[in-house]
Amino acid sequence: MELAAVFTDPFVLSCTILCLLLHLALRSLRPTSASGRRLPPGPSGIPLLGALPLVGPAPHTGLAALARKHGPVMYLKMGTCGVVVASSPSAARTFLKALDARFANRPAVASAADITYGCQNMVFANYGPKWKLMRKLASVHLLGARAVADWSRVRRDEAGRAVRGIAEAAEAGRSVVVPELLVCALANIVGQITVSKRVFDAQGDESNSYKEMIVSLLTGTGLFNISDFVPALSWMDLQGVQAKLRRVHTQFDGLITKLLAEHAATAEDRAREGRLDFVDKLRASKDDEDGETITEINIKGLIFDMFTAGTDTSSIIVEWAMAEMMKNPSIMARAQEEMDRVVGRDRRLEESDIAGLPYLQAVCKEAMRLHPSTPLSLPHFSFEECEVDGYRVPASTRLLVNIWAIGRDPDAWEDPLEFRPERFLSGPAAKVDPMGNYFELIPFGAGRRICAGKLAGMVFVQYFLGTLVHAFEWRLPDGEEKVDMAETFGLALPKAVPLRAVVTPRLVPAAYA
Ligand code: HEM
Repeated sequence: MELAAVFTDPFVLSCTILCLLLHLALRSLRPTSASGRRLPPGPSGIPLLGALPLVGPAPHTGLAALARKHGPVMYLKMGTCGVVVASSPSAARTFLKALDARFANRPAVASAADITYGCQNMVFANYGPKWKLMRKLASVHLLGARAVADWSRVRRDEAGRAVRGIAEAAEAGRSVVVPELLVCALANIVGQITVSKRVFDAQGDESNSYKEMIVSLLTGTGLFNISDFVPALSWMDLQGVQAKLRRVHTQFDGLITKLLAEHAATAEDRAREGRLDFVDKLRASKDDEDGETITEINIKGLIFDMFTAGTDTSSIIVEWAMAEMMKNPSIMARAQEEMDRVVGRDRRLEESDIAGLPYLQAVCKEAMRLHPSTPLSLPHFSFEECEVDGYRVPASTRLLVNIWAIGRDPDAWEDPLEFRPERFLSGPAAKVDPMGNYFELIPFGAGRRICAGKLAGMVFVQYFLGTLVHAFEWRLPDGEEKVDMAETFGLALPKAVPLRAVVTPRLVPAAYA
């Protein structure tokens, strides 16, 4: 028989498919033991998919339930991939501190590669010289403490525009949709500091469709996509996730390409006026002493990171904090009373006021504890085999840190399900900050892959939440009695129903000018 005929022969084809399925099924069963040490405890799976179906549509809650049964360090076989899940502060400390270097990679995930120019960005880059250079340049020119302080004027300006827009809505008797106005403001900040461009003139259809793009990207990449766990089946794209992500990516790439073309056309003006933005600075310092360099694709990848990782994440936390405060009016009143005392009602809140507002800071921490914007963080991937609590964790294992479960761990938090900012004012939690040093509260992750934008994220959340709560009274629209607190799972964890509210100004009229 000729070779071509062999592959079209129905019998040979059926046998090949059967062998492939059998091979996948065997690989997906939980390996028992090897090299004398056992794998960490975890559920057994079913052939082919392993434990994937046990995780359910909201993996952060599904994995938390499994961890209650199997323990805070749990090993699952999902499809053909080994996954270890850390679900307690001490398990997170083990993986993100003691074993940080070994788990510093990202897994090769088809759905991420599709939208990140083949992982040429910082968020999905493997741990190595290119990632280090991107991270260093982003820190020096955009996200480090000095850089974040340098662009406070941009944040002040966008917060002012947001406040004016809300005041106009109030005057016209219109309600406002909190996440829409926040994402519009944050995207405009990111646009200005990266490519000197406000991306949306005002909140409206254009900014709302941008938000939809980000939501689709975060939802799509966060989904437990069968193709990512059984790569041999990825060509079938069984859930249609990749096709959708590729469509949204084409749209997003169109936006970035347009921004970069406009940016190139105005480069000389910026150089003459000495007002260089992130992309200008990246191009001027793109090579390191070891010969590593940032390409134009990396620049696109970094812009993509800043818009996706930098907008919805912060806005989700502010929205949840507002929702919790509207649900608990005494918390809203206490925050407003603190701001009236420290800031007064004659002007808007400034970033420099935040240091004197401990209750506002506590509200932000409490929102990050109960509603972390990336509940399973981002996946890490191990370089080599290691030992954890006497168990063997093989090389090439994916690590998921269940930040959501850790924030609700009853061994770490008293009354963990209650929204109680006071817990951060006195007692054991008073010293806890969310910047990666206290493993019971790690909304930004921890270790060397900790969120590169944690300082910016913290300022966004505190400043925008403070500004909105100080400048307006917030209530639900007529006819709505309860704040809907349901979540939608993706890579991020937004409210299922966007928070809509009716507002009344509470400062002197000049503060809204
Ligand atoms: C409150 C807001 C934010 C939260 C809760 C948050 C959370 C996170 C988390 C959990 C990670 C993964 C950490 C890990 O892999 O262990 C991450 C990574 C990242 N975040 Fe954020 N983030 C926020 C805001 C921002 C902002 C404002 C930016 C940039 C403008 C940003 C840029 C990034 C980047 C570039 C990474 C990838 C870092 C790397 O892989 O080396 N984030 N973030």
